[in-house]
Amino acid sequence: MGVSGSGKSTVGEWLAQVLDLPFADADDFHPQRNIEKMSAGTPLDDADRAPWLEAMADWLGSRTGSGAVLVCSALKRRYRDRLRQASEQLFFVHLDGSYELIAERLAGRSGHFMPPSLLRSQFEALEPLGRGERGVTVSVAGSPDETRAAVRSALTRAGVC
Ligand SMILES: Nc1ncnc2c1ncn2[C@@H]1O[C@H](COP(=O)(O)OP(=O)(O)OP(=O)(O)O)[C@@H](O)[C@H]1O
Ligand SMILES: O=C(O)[C@H](O)[C@@H](O)[C@H](O)[C@H](O)CO
Repeated sequence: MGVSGSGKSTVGEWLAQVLDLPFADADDFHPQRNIEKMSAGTPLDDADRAPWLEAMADWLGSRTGSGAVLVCSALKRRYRDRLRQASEQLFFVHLDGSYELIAERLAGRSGHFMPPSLLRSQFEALEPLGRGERGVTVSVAGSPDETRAAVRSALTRAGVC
C-alpha cells in the first residue's frame, strides 16, 4: 500500500518473483471510467473505488491459503477492511515517503496515466496502518534495492514469508 509513486510496483513485482507467487497490480482492476477520471486530473472518491475494491477482493479471495502479492494504494482503513474481508491473513506493507520525495520521483516518471498533480489528494486520503492492522511501514527514502531488502527482512521478521 501507499500513495501513487511510492514504489509499489517496483517492490511488489520483485517480491512476487522472489517468492514465486502470483502478482496483481491494482491499476489493472479499475473500470475504464476511473482511469479516464484520474487521467483528467480528478481524484477518485469512495464510490469510484468501490467496484475496484470488489474486483480486487475477488482476486484475493480466490488465492486465500496459497499466497499472492497485490500492489494497491489501499489508502484508507475502510478500503483495507474491504480487502481483509476477502482474506483475513492479508499483511500490508506501507511504502512510506514524504510528499516532496515522492513528488520528485513522480516528476521523473513517464508513460503512466496517473498525473503527478493528484499526489496531494493521495496524501490527504492516506490513513497509515492503525491499531490491530497486520502490517509494517517501510521507508522508501533509500534506493529501490534498499527498499526491496527492507521489505523482505520486515516480512521475514513478521513471520510472513
Ligand atoms: N527507494 C525506492 N523504492 C521504490 N521506488 C523507487 C525508489 N526510488 C526510486 N523509485 C522510483 O519511483 C518511481 C515510482 O515507483 P512505482 O511506479 O513503482 O510506484 P507505484 O507506487 O507503483 O505508483 P502507482 O501507484 O502510481 O502505480 C519509479 O520510477 C521507481 O523506480
Ligand atoms: O486509490 C486511488 O486513488 C487509485 O488507486 C490510485 O492510487 C491509482 O490507482 C494508482 O495509485 C495510480 O497508479
